Amino acid sequence: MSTPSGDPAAGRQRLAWAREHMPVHAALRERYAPRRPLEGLCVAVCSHIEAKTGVLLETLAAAGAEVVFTGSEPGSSQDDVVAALNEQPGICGYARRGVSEAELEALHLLALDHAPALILDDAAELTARLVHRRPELLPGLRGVCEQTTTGVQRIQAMLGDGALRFPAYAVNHTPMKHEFDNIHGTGESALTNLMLTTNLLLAGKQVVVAGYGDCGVGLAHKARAWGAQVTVTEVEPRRALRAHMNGFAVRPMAEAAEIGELFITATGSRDVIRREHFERMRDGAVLANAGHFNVEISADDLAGLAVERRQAREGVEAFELADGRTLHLVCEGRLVNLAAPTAMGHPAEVMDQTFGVQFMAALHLLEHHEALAAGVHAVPDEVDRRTAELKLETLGVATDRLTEAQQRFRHAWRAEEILAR
Ligand SMILES: NC(=O)c1ccc[n+]([C@@H]2O[C@H](COP(=O)([O-])OP(=O)(O)OC[C@H]3O[C@@H](n4cnc5c(N)ncnc54)[C@H](O)[C@@H]3O)[C@@H](O)[C@H]2O)c1
Repeated sequence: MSTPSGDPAAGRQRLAWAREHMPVHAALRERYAPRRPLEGLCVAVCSHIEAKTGVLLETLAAAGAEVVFTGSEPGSSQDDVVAALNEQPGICGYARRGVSEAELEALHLLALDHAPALILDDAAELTARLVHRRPELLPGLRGVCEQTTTGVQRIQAMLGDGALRFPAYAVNHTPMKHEFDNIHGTGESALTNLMLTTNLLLAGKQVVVAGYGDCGVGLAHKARAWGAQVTVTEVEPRRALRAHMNGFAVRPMAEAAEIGELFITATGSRDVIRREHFERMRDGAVLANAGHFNVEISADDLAGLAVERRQAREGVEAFELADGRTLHLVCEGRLVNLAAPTAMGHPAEVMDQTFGVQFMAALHLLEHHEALAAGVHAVPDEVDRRTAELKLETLGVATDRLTEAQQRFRHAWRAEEILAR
């Protein structure tokens, strides 16, 4: 199962393009290849194994790590890239596009056979697998860096359950990650892949975005920028208020269901669109998901309502209902920006900084793991800030610096100190 079936030449080409557009990683390789701070350590990366992830693996290998990779989701890895990565010294891994959940678990267990000292994870897939299925490896695990909202929640759930024995950095929560990757990366890539997969027009469409967190913000604002009329659904009052004051219609899904032509879920929850909503939808409605798991749109409920199912086009399944309406589910409700037939995931530039801060957090965690208690920790701000400085440098963007007087002013509180010249 681990044998790659992809074309390594095509994978090498994709890697080269990503590398060209990931200058933070070029700078990191230049800085850390001579020092090799990860020498002798096995680092496992569980993510969507495509070209940008490949560049992170190359940077880790250049810094001396023995890198093992595996996919974090059944439909999101690219076989060509997997094949090209498996040719590289210091990197090996187990991932394939379109595996079943059982096969995904088997691939994860193969990666865990390498007994990683550090896991860089997506949705805590490999971490949960290690804790649950291979607890004998826990003593060798120095820590985990988690890059998604769902994964941080899952690790926090492990902590609540008393199952967490190592420190984990919530890389998702760094500004360098969630303020760019979730908003711009998901916003742009989910919409582009959805429109390519359906070959429909966004301008003028009634679009419903479920969840106004970081991903939902990106999706809602970018859909509006393309001319869509956007309704937001929420369960959290402040997020709902934020959407309202940003000019979106906010409605419960039961009402939005009657209006929407295109639905995109980004909640990290389950059954956000379910039977009672499908029953009210317009004929021809299109349903897609940008959240991590394919449970946000209840495919079971949809299947239960359908009298007939057929492939409408590649990546789109049509469900014909008894009353004659047809609803369309994109990519089985999997992450539309990663599982769609044309999907390439997030743009390279944004992953340059997501994986840049993952890499910097990993170095920091390894250096400080003995001092960190088992638990979920914020990545120190200076790590995030240094990554931002590096990104700005590669963009050729300069900023101002605080003068000495401005620095004193920030720490002053007495009136005479504040007013002193
Ligand atoms: N597609 C991608 O490439 C990509 C990238 C980053 C994150 N993600 C995933 O997207 C999901 C959302 O991430 P985020 O960073 O926006 O999370 P977030 O926690 O910032 O936002 C989620 C929002 O959904 C709302 N919500 C929860 N249940 C809801 C429901 N039933 N109906 C309506 N709203 C509901 C929450 O109140 C919250 O405001 C997660 O699963 C995350 O892992 C995907």
